[in-house]
Amino acid sequence: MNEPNAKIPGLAARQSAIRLLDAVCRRGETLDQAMPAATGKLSNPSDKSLAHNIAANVLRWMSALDAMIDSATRNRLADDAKPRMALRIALVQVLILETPQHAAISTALPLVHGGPRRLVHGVFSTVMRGIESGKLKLPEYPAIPEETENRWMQNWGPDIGDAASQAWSKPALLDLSFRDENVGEFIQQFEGESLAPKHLRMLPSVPLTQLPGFDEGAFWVQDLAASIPARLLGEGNVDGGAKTVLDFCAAPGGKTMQLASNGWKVISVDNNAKRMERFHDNLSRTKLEAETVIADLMKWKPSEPADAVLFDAPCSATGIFRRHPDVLHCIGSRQIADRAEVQRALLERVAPCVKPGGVLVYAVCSLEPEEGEEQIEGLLEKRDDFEIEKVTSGELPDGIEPQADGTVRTLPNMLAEQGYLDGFYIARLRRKS
Ligand SMILES: C[S@@+](CC[C@H](N)C(=O)[O-])C[C@H]1O[C@@H](n2cnc3c(N)ncnc32)[C@H](O)[C@@H]1O
Repeated sequence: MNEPNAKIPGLAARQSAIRLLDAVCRRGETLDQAMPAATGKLSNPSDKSLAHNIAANVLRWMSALDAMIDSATRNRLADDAKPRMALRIALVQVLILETPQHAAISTALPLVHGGPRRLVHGVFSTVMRGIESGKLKLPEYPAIPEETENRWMQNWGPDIGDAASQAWSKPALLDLSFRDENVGEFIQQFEGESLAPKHLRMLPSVPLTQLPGFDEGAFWVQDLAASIPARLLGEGNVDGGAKTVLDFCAAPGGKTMQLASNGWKVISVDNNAKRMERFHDNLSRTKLEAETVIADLMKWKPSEPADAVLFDAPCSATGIFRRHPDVLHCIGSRQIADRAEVQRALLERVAPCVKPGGVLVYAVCSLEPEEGEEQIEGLLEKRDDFEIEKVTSGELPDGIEPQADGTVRTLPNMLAEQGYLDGFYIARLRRKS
């Protein structure tokens, strides 16, 4: 049976957007987790990307949109009420995505039924009048949700809130990691900037797959901060032979590809079969080699300790909030404590996989010290056979300095002029011989 509204152009994408928001705000799922179920009925990829774009921008601009909605209602709508969701979706399209008003409201009204439809129409019109008269205005930058902003300011200082808001207001630039050293020809072609060896940062202009060199596997997408952990292991080739590295929590393979292209013999382990499919696609496109294992690191161990281990631990992912605005709506202190517990347990299993004299690089894309600094402090308290091997400035991309203890912490206020970077904590440890 046809749905009564099935013929309204663009409605299906908005229905998917409201499902995505429901999954994030009510069920605590990430946008990526929610995409298959929420957009499964959309056959057109551009509708899927519109649904994602609407939901991501609602999550980014939520507090400003809500302030406008609240200014136009006598009785405050519940945070997860459908009329509020429909209004957020309509308003973000007009204010951020430059959708014409009539298209935004005609596709928002069918998202609610009965009396609330009149309410949505009334609030939308009042807000639009407020904007036209200059009484209502979107702030210059989206606000970081209060709980997160307070936590970050406590941990990283008072300036971090504003810097994070500014970083959040613009789509992240595209960072590419290259298989080979000769990035020069691409810098000109892509009008990009290189901030480290084998790196290029550019404004995304065409779909990634249409960039020259993509089919040949010359590069892959990887935030500059995410490329630091593998950089700290250097070259894998010594005296004509390749050293072995265990890449733990490896899918979809960004760090494995760096390591393999730097001459390491890589054994990559991850427990997510779906992400490992993407990993295998990446390897075959870039023609790089690695041995892959689908296994849970709480159970699996290698036949012998390796020269190096790169452990990119599963984490809250609050450091990648620019491209994943959902994380700031689903991660709070309880989730951070849960992730920290998992990291502690995994680190205990990972450490013995480094051979004496070998190196362990620990990384998390998190802005929470419980998942970064405190994990390494905890490991060093438990194991006196490991010590920090200090990172030097020369090993890091331009504009990033190591911390006093020789570990690396990237923050949302770094590289502002060049377009910012993700929040990571990275430590390099050596196991004593
Ligand atoms: C931060 S992501 C890895 C990104 C990857 N290193 C890269 O550079 O492309 C964390 C990964 O940890 C994996 N993971 C989580 N728990 C795991 C476990 N117990 N055993 C193995 N892998 C696990 C997840 O499937 C996920 O792919």
